[in-house]
Amino acid sequence: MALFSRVSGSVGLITLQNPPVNALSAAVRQGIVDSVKRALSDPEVKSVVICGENGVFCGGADIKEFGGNMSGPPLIPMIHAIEAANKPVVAAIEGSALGGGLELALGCHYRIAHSKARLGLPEVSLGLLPAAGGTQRLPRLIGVPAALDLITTGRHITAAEALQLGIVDQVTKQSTVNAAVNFALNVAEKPLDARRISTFPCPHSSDLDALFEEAMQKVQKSARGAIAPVACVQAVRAAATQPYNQGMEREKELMATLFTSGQARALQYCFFAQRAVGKWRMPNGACWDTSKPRPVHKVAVIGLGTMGRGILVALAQTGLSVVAVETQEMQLMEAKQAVSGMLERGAKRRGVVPTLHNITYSQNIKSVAEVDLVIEAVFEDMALKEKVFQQLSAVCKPGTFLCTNTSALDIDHLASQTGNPELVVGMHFFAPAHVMKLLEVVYGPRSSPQAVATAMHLGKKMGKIGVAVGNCRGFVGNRMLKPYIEQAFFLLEEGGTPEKIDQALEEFGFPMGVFKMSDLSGLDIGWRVRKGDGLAESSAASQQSPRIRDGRRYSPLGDLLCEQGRFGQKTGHGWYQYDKPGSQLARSDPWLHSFLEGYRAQHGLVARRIDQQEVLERCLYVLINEGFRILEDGIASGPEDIDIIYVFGYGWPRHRGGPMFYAGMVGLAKVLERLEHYHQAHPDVPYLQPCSLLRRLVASGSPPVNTWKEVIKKVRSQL
Ligand SMILES: CC(C)(COP(=O)(O)OP(=O)(O)OC[C@H]1O[C@@H](n2cnc3c(N)ncnc32)[C@H](O)[C@@H]1OP(=O)(O)O)[C@@H](O)C(=O)NCCC(=O)NCCSC(=O)C[C@@H](O)CCCCCCCCCCCCC(=O)O
Repeated sequence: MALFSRVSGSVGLITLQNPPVNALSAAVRQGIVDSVKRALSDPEVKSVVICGENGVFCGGADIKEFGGNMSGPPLIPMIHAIEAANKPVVAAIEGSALGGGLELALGCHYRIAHSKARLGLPEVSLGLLPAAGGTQRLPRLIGVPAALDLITTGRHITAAEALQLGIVDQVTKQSTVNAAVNFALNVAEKPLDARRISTFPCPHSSDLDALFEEAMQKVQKSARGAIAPVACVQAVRAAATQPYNQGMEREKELMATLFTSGQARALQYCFFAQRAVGKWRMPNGACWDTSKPRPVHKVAVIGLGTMGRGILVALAQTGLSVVAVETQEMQLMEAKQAVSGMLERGAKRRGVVPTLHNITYSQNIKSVAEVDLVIEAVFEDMALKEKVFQQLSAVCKPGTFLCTNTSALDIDHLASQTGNPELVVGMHFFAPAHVMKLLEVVYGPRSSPQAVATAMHLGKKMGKIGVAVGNCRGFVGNRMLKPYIEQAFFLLEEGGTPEKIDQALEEFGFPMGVFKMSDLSGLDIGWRVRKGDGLAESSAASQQSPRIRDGRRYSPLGDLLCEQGRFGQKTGHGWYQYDKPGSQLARSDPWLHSFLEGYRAQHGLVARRIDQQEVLERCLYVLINEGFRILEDGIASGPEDIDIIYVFGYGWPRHRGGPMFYAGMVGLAKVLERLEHYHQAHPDVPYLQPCSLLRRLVASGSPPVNTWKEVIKKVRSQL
């Protein structure tokens, strides 16, 4: 809805009312159309102000409407009517003016913004383009290079930057509506011809072709197969080279292609999934709206290796007071220097003062006695973590939450080392912890809902997207990664190369393939885990066939590389070779290829040609299959949790929506059929055996991903 009122005698005030972000739903559009008509026909009204209720101008088109039949007045003629009005219209921008919200403001003759407002055209992140004239008006207003930047990245800008670019006419720290009303009173009789952006010529730079060529190359490189950024460049090109009306036609045509694309559906699914994971629920029914977090003022980080340092930086940046504990003096000094550098560089980038004074460094674990929450980030070794948890339980004040940063270890076992297991949860950060957005908050059977709520709340404060998941080996992300990596190893045995397998995955949209990722994170990590599980035994010591463990197919390839000291980037050799230890540029390694040939010959394996489709089907469907098992086991409460974990923690291309959404796009019946096919060909690989939840979903007609939770509930109630 939109409310019309007359203020200060002659100003018509139109207030958008659609909480929480005043999205332009059909009712809001109808309200604006009616209010504008009323304002223009009322002789007492000399000028108009458009604002939003509750301190938010407008979050853009109502994304929820995109999934159904769109009704109500369309946006474009509505904005044209505002621009064509013969009375000045002023946008009063508070909170956000995003997407269609900014396009509405660009149709107004003047824009006044509050200093804390954020503006932007983020449609590209929803797989769309600004299709209510944004691609045609913005370049006319601020020039092609700046418009290309905003439209292809979708970034939100501050009011100060908007003023500098010329998007807004004035920034105020006072009441924006009052400022806009005063402004409207002053401009009431002024001519409007020079204020209609659609009539502006597009400012021309010297070499347009080179400019667009460069922009296209840039988006194609960073988009990794996403089509919206490319369409954004094409639409802005139309603004720069064609009259406004023809540009609008081009904008419409490009939007029509994007609007119905699978990528737009995937990206919009991600938008809502990202918000859905904040509404967590535990199997016992405890959930986000009934479990309140406890206030946390002081936090401790134990262990200042790579992960501990990243966590410490992320915590210090929230402004919280942090105690950092490292028992080794040398390591403590090094960490202190590294963390200060990270904080100083981060502050410089963000134009703020570094928060160094928030941190107290100590070698003594007793210095955490008064903190509200501890994040333990020592080396990934159960015996060591057990000891630390016993100490923490003894020294911390009653009620302190004890969190462990582990990527796979048993949370419940660690909880059992303490006097209050209900206060223990996992906080699984991803490296580098001050950069990566994902946080798995892992609850054990004894974790209290308040502990989960507090960890989720702290994660949010640290700028993380927290996903609450149950306790199992590898939690969600790493549990699904295991069969994915296993398939990649098997494909190498059967004739694949790291280059070809990585290429298939990178063309799918991952920033790096499985072998480059393994080189980056270090082959020794998996080796240590496999040794701990009794899988990676040296062939001489082993009683069993090197390619079978417990009757299942096993590939010792990773172990054999580690035995040669090839741990990846850090040693200069892994699945690829690097110029020197620590270098990042992966080069094909002839040694590895002849090693693979020798390995196949030794085990009587005949190399065959493996195509891209097989790589994708085997690596991705087996990962998806494990995702279904995780849902069946109740470790994740819905497919959105898994998808957000993969998009934000594992580089799954966002425009493919996450593994579970992707399975729905491919077709669950097809995923099932291909898994059955591969399981028949490899009966000794249990991960390829289709999960019963997948079978049930297919049997119940492959319902859409947003209804799976219901099916899962039914399956559970039948058990
Ligand atoms: C605004 C925010 C920055 C606020 O952040 P904050 O953290 O405060 O809050 P939340 O993010 O948690 O959000 C709270 C709540 O609100 C919901 N929500 C937010 N924004 C929207 C929205 N735009 N629509 C609907 N719902 C929204 C959110 O889901 C939360 O709900 P919950 O239930 O969880 O509480 C932040 O929210 C934000 O960034 N929002 C998104 C901003 C954005 O991306 N805007 C752009 C939207 S797209 C757009 O505007 C398109 C326009 O350019 C033009 C459209 C023209 C349409 C024409 C269609 C033509 C189709 C032609 C095709 C023809 C094909 C054929 O031939 O058939």
